[in-house]
Amino acid sequence: MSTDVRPAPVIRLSGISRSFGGKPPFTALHPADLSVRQGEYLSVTGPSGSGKSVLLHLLGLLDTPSGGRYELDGIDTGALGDRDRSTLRGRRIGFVFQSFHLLPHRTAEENVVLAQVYHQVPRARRAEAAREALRLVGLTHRQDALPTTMSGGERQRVAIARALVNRPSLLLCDEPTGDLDSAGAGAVLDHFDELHAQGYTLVVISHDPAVAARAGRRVALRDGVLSEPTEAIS
Ligand SMILES: Nc1ncnc2c1ncn2[C@@H]1O[C@H](COP(=O)(O)OP(=O)(O)OP(=O)(O)O)[C@@H](O)[C@H]1O
Repeated sequence: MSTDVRPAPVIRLSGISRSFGGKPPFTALHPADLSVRQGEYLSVTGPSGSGKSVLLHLLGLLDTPSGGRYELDGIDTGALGDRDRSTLRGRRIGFVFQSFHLLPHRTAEENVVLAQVYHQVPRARRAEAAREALRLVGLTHRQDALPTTMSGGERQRVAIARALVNRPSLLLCDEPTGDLDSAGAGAVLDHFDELHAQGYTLVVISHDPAVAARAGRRVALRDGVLSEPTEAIS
């Protein structure tokens, strides 16, 4: 009988790697192992060209590895066809990108409603769920506003609400504060703290050590090699 009572891993990478053909071939990610448990807040940092985007694309099921195994919520993603990978991505992963990718002529609420179209949520429930997600990121008072009238920090919080509304297992964030001033970045990072406190699993990829430092657990990439400090940095 297993005695491990910790939450199950949301992400389990075993020897995952990514190489690109060419002359000569190039290994952008050397075989890496990583487990991220439910409720963890992990940052991945590293300088330009270290492999952050390559890892993000693999974690987000936007790319397939050259070797190794990736289990998401215990599902072996390597065994899935394109369609099942897309379904898994849509159901289990919420993405937050550097540039918010909101529809400019739709209100905040409509942007979040539209994210539910492929999730078989009854129409009547979508607006309610959108408002609840916007409440979670402190934007109830801006739910009828157009993104063009919002600050960068507010727009990113709408994007976070959109990523959350389908209750993903994993929130995958790519340089989420890269386009924000320090106040906007601070507000977004405060919301990540809150989501973490509520039990969400967050992976934040950033070249900015100050952003990475907010996470409870940090791993680093350098020249395609993933490593984790053995002692927590205080
Ligand atoms: N499709 C590709 N073909 C060949 N090489 C690639 C490909 N995609 C990425 N690379 C290489 O892999 C390495 C890692 O790239 P990656 O985009 O992951 O870096 P990064 O850490 O995200 O950098 P930045 O912070 O500048 O965005 C780089 O040397 C890049 O040139």
